[in-house]
Amino acid sequence: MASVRAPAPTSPAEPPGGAATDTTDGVLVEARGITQTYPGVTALEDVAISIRAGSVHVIAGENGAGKSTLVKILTGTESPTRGEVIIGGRPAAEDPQLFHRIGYVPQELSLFSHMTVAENLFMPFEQSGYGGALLNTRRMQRNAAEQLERFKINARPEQQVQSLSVSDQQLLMIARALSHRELDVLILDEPTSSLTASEVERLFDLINALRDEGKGIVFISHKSEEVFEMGDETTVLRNGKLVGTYPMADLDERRLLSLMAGREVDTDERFKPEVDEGEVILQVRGLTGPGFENISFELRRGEVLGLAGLVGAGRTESMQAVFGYLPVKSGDVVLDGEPLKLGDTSASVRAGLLYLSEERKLHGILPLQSVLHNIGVTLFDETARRGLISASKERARVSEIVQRFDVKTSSLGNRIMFLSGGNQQKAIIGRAMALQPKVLILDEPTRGIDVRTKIEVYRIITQLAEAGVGVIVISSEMTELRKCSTRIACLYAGRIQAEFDNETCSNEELVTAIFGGRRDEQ
Ligand SMILES: Nc1ncnc2c1ncn2[C@@H]1O[C@H](COP(=O)(O)OP(=O)(O)OP(=O)(O)O)[C@@H](O)[C@H]1O
Repeated sequence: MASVRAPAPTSPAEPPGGAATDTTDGVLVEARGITQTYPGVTALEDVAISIRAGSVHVIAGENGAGKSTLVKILTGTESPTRGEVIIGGRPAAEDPQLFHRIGYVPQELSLFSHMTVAENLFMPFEQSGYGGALLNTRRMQRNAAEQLERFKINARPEQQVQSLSVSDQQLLMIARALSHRELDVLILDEPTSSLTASEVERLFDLINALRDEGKGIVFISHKSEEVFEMGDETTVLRNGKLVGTYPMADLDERRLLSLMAGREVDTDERFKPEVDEGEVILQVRGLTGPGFENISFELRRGEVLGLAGLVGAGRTESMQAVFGYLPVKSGDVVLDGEPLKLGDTSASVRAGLLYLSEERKLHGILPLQSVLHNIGVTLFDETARRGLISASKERARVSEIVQRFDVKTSSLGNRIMFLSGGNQQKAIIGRAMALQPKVLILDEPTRGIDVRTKIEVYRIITQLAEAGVGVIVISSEMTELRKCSTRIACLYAGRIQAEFDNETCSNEELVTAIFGGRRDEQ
């Protein structure tokens, strides 16, 4: 297999003020010898990357490998400790305006939800030319309509952003990045994490069109299928170091994962709790509320119930209602034989029911506080005596959790906001597990988590089930549900459409139910 280093450097010498955005060999942006250190961490060490015109360049690496740090340097958000970024053949350090040619679309939606589509597209107005004494609303709306047409976004210029679907908002963020200025390179960080399969297709059509226009696209994703579908070449990082840059055609999934991990990774493993199902631990009866209707099911100790369905099928809403985060109109929940007080999340936690949201923001993470404090706070009952926390006990327990969940942090005292996204997620899961719940609901538990850690999470889910916990997993990834569930319930339009034994059902049966079909219609 051809293992190539980062593509050859371009000539840095462009005439001053020259508008060349492309160099002879098609390299639009290049980073050379990049080292980035933070207190106690070397996030990148001597890394190089070249982004070419008309190419989708994947940056691959496990959680904490340095992908986001490299992106921050390519976009000029951070200056590297050592090394340089060359844009259009010129050192960007000498002319920071060059960074305007690089657009970045973050993973999380970052639009002004109470403002209109047109306003979101063209803010800040001074920069986009719509500002001045009077806001030129008519002209702005006309141009917004053109952008909406170009990017095939289902929205009107005067519509409030909050009423748009997630995928339309995602495309709007890309349109916004591209409508301000002439971009050479667009960086997309996990752009598909909240999209359904057909929405992903729409996004990929747009990326392909941009590639055909000669843009350079940087694509970050933990989903192998997407990386192989979209990527032309990939730069692999491991522990902040450059492993190499490879044409995608020279790789397969196994090879890419082993380059990322530094060793072979077994992705075929299936997980099944080695335990007989116990008594019923959770009963949900006729639960009806906003976005879901007549949800009824039972969960036994030792069982992993997967919830499949399209975005909007009511999985998250119904489970948040079970947990007490959303209101219900009717129905009841019985936990371990006792009726659960609905609409009261504290009562649920006290009773042993935990829900881990896909939105990290909802987890009550304290970003400015240390990893020690963020995890330690939930261990109070274990580590305190007569209201006083034993610092050594707390530290020992937290460090055990950090090790077990492979949370990469320079120290326990490190602020949790400085951890990579995936490592924050692992810390959150570890913290929840430490509470020893009776029933644990995990909503998209491996979003943003690398493949090797995903396997670790499945193993932990299995161990929890074996220890007698009832586990519910909501996931948009069918392979994930098939890997770790004992039973799968498919929701469609707010109702449970069908339930299957994971051992005996087929993918076709599951997909039919997810799309609202019935078994006898197949
Ligand atoms: N501002 C910072 N201060 C301290 N450490 C940091 C800071 N930013 C990043 N790091 C550390 O640098 C390393 C690389 O993090 P980075 O976010 O680039 O990883 P990543 O590959 O994007 O991971 P993920 O897939 O989890 O998003 C991690 O160990 C992280 O904790």
